[in-house]
Amino acid sequence: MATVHKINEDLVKERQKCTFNVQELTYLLDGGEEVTKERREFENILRNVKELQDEVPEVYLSHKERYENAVRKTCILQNVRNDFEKKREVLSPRNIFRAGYAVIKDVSPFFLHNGMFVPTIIGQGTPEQQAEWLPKAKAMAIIGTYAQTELGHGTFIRGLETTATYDAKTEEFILNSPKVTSYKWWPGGLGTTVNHCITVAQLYINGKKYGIHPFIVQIRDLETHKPLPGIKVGEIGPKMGFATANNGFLGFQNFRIPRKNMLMKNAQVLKDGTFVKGMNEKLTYGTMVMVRVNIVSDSAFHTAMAATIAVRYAAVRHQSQLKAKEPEVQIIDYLTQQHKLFIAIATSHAFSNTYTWLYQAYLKVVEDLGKQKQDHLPELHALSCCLKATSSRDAGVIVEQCRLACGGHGYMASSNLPIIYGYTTAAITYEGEHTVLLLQTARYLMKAWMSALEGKVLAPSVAYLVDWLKSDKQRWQNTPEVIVKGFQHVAAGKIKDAFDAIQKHVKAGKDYEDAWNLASVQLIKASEAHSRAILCDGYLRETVRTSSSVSPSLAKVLNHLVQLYIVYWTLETAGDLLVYSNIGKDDIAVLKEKYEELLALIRPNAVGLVDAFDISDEILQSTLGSYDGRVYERLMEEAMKSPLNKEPVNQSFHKYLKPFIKKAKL
Ligand SMILES: CCCCCCCCCC/C=C\CCC/C=C/C(=O)SCCNC(=O)CCNC(=O)[C@H](O)C(C)(C)COP(=O)(O)OP(=O)(O)OC[C@H]1O[C@@H](n2cnc3c(N)ncnc32)[C@H](O)[C@@H]1OP(=O)(O)O
Ligand SMILES: Cc1cc2nc3c(=O)[nH]c(=O)nc-3n(C[C@H](O)[C@H](O)[C@H](O)COP(=O)(O)OP(=O)(O)OC[C@H]3O[C@@H](n4cnc5c(N)ncnc54)[C@H](O)[C@@H]3O)c2cc1C
Repeated sequence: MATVHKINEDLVKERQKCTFNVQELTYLLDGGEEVTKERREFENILRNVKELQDEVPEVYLSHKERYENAVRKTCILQNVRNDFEKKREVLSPRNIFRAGYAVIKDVSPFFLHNGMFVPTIIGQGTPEQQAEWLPKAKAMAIIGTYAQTELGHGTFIRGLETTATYDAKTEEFILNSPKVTSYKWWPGGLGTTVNHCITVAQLYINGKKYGIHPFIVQIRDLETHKPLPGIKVGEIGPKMGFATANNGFLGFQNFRIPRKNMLMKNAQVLKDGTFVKGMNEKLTYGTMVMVRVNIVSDSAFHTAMAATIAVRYAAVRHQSQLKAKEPEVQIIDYLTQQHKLFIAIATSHAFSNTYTWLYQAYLKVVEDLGKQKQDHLPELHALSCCLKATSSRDAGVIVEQCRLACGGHGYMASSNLPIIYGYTTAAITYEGEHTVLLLQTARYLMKAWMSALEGKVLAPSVAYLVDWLKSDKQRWQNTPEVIVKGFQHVAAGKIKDAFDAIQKHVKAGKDYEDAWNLASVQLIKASEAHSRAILCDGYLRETVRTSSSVSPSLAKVLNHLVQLYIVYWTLETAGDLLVYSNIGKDDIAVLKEKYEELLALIRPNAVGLVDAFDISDEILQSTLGSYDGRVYERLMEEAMKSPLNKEPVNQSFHKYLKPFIKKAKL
């Protein structure tokens, strides 16, 4: 039986101070009591699967062993999941996503299968293609990934070089990778795990190019797992993080696939080679939109993980004295520490709330597309781009801030903060590089500004541009609602400035494209300001909405958090607000005090707030962040697992050190 340890006394006291019902907040964050119960039940089952316990911490395994262990455990996880789903409802995607962290210490080599392969078949396949591929894919009789990026191109996907040339005689496509830069590079699981992939390739029919399209390609034999003739595939090697994601490369040499393997929900190639255009060629990019929306939720979770570790550690850790002769204080009582950590909690809430409405907007667009309506697609694309960019970037900063807030111990692998940082920071690049996505949103904002000038009605997320043009700037008040308006004024002002900068360059004789490039620093700043306005506005609206349905004590804490988020960003961007809104120096001075008051109000609830994220010790995998707060004992226990501590004298002493020392003595 597992030993039950006493909970650290500081944490006990912190939990007694909490002014709200932690369970109530957990249910709210999960989306309902039933979801929490399902999640806990599944996590509990996993906790008791002996084969999932690592004998040796993964960090001591070789690259190859680590990968093999990840495959072994993912297969067990999938079997446990299948058994669970046979008896009950299908697990919610967020619950399976979270549970995965308890099993795979880093990123699963199967991650892209459910994350992009299956969704692309659903989003891009015809009903017949779905009937053929989905049952096999869902049962994992075939395992796939999403192979789009190449060595030479990741961002500019119209420039992809893999070719799919239609041969009407045999009704096949012939896949080729003409140059080294045409090799697929990066897809998760491609290295040595998957047997299928969605390959995005340039379509050629009778020598004419028809742009990029998705194809389902079997790349390995289902029995032997050997690459099929004409396929060159392998793993790309170690990276900054993503140690077990098994990212791979893939090249084709005259590799033939049947015509039916082109996913044809949008565009089609008929038997005779006739190309039938889809409603909108950008629908081929649909899976990326879905993943970008999901990244907002992933960012919320990664931020919550880091906040949980750093807040619990800050409650347990005592260092230095505030006053002479008094005991050393809990580091959480330093205001600077609260400044580093409470924004982490609020940021996770901001992203969760944003994801809630963004996901609904995504579902609405999918529903509309089913009815051949695409009016809201450009707005969704613009929102998903800037919110993916901002949430992943903020999450990266916050995770690193939490690591730094843990001092030296935050640098230990056993704190788990380095691994969390590894996969959080990757999201800034994958699924559309940060700057590139901000520029996509800027493109939409420039059009929106033009429409606003022409007096047109704008989509809801940019409607503030019309208000800004119509009205005088509102008299400043330090209320959340007026501050949000202030963020909209900053966004509107920066959008106008970027627009004017482009016009100025065009008037000076530049091409529009060159003018765009010359104004692009201003464009990304406009896009960032728009993101911040959207995040603050959405977070405030969602909090007001939920506050009426929760207990008054919880509503009060949620209100403190949203205010903290808004005031924090007001102070961070005070310079912009001074330029573009009616805020005055005195208002900023008042808000500085307000910020300190909010830190004090949140202080007694800090541990309760991170407990409410309800992230189990198995998922956190952190010596610093466990529920019981046995920080020092765990650090020592983990250190003792080092293979270097398994023998009193390491052989290198006899081989190298002893002769070296002897020589030095002579
Ligand atoms: C179990 C353990 C768990 C542990 C887990 C831990 C980690 C968890 C997370 C892991 C998750 C996932 C793993 C990683 C997976 C990564 C996968 C990838 O990265 S896949 C590859 C992604 N690639 C990209 O995102 C490429 C980015 N580039 C593009 O999207 C485009 O090239 C783009 C948009 C930059 C430019 O495209 P293009 O040149 O064609 O367009 P234009 O700029 O000319 O614009 C034309 C026009 O089209 C509109 N447009 C563009 N895109 C879209 C779209 N998607 N939808 C709708 N409309 C779009 C654009 O706005 C323009 O409109 P216009 O009206 O003309 O202005
Ligand atoms: C961990 C990880 C997992 C991944 N998994 C997958 C996967 O499963 N499947 C897959 O297909 N791909 C995957 N990718 C690839 C990923 O999608 C690309 O790396 C990403 O889209 C960025 O493209 P790039 O590498 O070509 O960057 P580049 O575009 O070369 O970026 C380099 C620099 O150029 C700048 N730049 C480029 N274009 C412009 C522009 N138009 N304007 C201004 N600046 C510009 C960028 O801002 C950046 O600073 C993964 C990547 C990572 C890191």
